[in-house]
Amino acid sequence: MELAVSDLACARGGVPVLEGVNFTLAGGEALLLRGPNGIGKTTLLRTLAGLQPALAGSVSVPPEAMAYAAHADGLKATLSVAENLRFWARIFGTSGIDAALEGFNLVELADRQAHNLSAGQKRRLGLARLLVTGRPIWVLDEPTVSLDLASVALFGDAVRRHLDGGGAALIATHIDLGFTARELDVTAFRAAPRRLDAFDEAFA
Ligand SMILES: Nc1ncnc2c1ncn2[C@@H]1O[C@H](COP(=O)(O)OP(=O)(O)OP(=O)(O)O)[C@@H](O)[C@H]1O
Repeated sequence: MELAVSDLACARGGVPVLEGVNFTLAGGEALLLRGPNGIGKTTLLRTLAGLQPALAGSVSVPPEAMAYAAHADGLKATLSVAENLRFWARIFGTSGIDAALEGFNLVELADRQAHNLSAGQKRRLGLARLLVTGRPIWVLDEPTVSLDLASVALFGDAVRRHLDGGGAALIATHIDLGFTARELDVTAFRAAPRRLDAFDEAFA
């Protein structure tokens, strides 16, 4: 499955941030989104994941083919680690959480309630959720925040396995993830400054 993004424009808070975004992402490939703070990486990922409408352009793959993981880990605080994963597996119609527990070093934490996890452990659980979605395209926003070096390596391994299985990953990150991948600096797509709901004197 190839993700093709064509002439996409997206806005945040009524202000266009990126326009004319073009790229493709094939199965087996990762693409790292680069660019300075505030340029619009999160906005682009949210738009691709279907959390907000695009201003213009097209995306060849529906949001249902994507698993989105953002700053908030989306965890159920009172459920245990294993219960969280089983919950998401049911939501996504998959079964089996062992690979997710093992892949993110969560086996010993399986019975701990999510609200008792450390920040890095919560992030590991949020990322382990990707493995139970069964979705081919991972859309990840700063996935390594709060992770120690060992956990960043676990994450890199999980991405590599996903790519080896024919999946794809689009990752906004400021750090070196320990694997080589194509990079796209979205600064090239910065939108011209204007507001969408600009005051129109003709109707005043
Ligand atoms: N609710 C909002 N209303 C107005 N502007 C917003 C809103 N949310 C975000 N923005 C602005 O939209 C722009 C794009 O933000 P976005 O979070 O997409 O950037 P980013 O590239 O992901 O940044 P970072 O690297 O810091 O995570 C920023 O200038 C930000 O201040």
